[in-house]
Amino acid sequence: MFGGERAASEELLERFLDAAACGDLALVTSLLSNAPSLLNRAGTNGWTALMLAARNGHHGLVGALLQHGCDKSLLNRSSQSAFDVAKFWGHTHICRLLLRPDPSLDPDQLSSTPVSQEGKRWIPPQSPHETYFSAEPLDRLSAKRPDQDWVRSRLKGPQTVILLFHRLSPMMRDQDGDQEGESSAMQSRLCRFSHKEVEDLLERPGSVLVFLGVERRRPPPSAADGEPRAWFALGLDSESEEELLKRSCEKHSRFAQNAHRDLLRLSEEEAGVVAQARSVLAWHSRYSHCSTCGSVSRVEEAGHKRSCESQACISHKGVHNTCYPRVDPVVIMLVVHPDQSQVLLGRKKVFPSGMFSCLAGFIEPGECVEAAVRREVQEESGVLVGPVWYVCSQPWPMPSSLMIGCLTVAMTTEINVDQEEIEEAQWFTRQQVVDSLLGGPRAAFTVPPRQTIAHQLLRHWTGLSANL
Ligand SMILES: NC(=O)c1ccc[n+]([C@@H]2O[C@H](COP(=O)([O-])OP(=O)(O)OC[C@H]3O[C@@H](n4cnc5c(N)ncnc54)[C@H](O)[C@@H]3O)[C@@H](O)[C@H]2O)c1
Ligand SMILES: [Mg+2]
Ligand SMILES: [Mg+2]
Ligand SMILES: [Mg+2]
Ligand SMILES: [Zn+2]
Repeated sequence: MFGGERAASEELLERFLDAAACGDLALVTSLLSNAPSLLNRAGTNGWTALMLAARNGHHGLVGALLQHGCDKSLLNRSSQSAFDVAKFWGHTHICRLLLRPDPSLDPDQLSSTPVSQEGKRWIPPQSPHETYFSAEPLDRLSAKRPDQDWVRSRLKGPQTVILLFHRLSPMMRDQDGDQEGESSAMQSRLCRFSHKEVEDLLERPGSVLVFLGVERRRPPPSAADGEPRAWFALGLDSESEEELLKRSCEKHSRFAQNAHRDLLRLSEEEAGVVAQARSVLAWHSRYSHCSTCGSVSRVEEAGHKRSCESQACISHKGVHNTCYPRVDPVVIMLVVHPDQSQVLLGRKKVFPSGMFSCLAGFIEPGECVEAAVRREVQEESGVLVGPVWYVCSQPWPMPSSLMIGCLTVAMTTEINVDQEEIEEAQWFTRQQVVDSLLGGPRAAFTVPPRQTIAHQLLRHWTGLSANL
């Protein structure tokens, strides 16, 4: 190519990338129709049109570029894909678009891990949701909860789903094998019952019924009452597991035995439903009596409130949060070394051998998120930290924590673990973290499962760079 032609080609590329960064769909389309080879070309630092559109939240343009067949697995010079960029900037709707399977892709290509220009390996994206347990497939319709007639009619709806919980464990069944389009992590499904199948259990003493919400998607035309499907959770503590399991006509039905293991095997949507149901049922099981005066309390608002039976109780006056399900805020933080190339991870005695995770701790009364991060890091590791940034959150229904995920930068580096809670803490390099996330023989330690926010914070940090 002659010098003049090269300059014209570079100028065209610059116009094309500018148009993508600005979300100018008309100009991008017209430039592509004249020069289709622009589609996957990269400018400074390896940024393609798709990455720029993803960076600036141009959903329509990302969709159009994908329809043109652009390569979404390309990486920039910092080993980030368009997905990594969209995720970093919080454009979840674009992440979902980028995660859709590409029907034109050669199936053989799916098994190979994309490699950047510098030969760095790319960690493929996994979850379209912010974090496991945070999916919201149901519309909670909280305003409908006090309307007992409406709740009763939804409970008896022909499509209604009732989930059975025995001592906070949902009845579930193991999948026989992966179904098409589902991830390998989705190994269990919740057992679903109709009103007729469990009607007698609703009357059992100590049973608690919680209205969870209605499905957001429109009911199928075949739906008998034309209403969206409602979901309920029924908590039973006194019945035997065997008696309840007999009601299931599905093979391999069982109650989750170990919440930390079994609840992580559900689909993202079912995990989101269980996060709500388990936390609310855990609250009922621990707050059967009024925590203000000790009298018996009764269930109201479709399982979302408990009111004291004693009319003289002060919980009936003013604002009383003891009447509502509780949520305990917890900070969880990835502490970055002042040189930015290492992170601090710790081990609790109860962790499986070789596993290290982010430090975490309950927020105390009168404490803001930043102060809790600084206090817990100092208590558990002796390290002092400065600035704190919020990254993402995760409901953690064991029994009702809300994990608030942060990044923070250390001001000191000497480690002095408390020995009570943390038995060992260590600085790990970026390469060690990347190798451990990828697993295999080069892993320096075991990372927590991908469903945990600790895992997501580590992934987030490996995707960070000044190039964003
Ligand atoms: N999803 C994840 O990735 C992830 C990772 C780490 C921790 N967690 C969860 O975060 C929670 C808190 O972490 P931690 O154990 O390190 O906290 P922590 O460091 O504050 O220590 C726990 C201790 O705090 C006290 N405490 C204070 N407030 C409490 C409350 N509201 N409920 C219970 N105990 C309270 C208790 O003495 C308890 O033993 C744990 O329950 C754990 O399940 C989740
Ligand atoms: Mg802790
Ligand atoms: Mg602590
Ligand atoms: Mg604490
Ligand atoms: Zn009371």
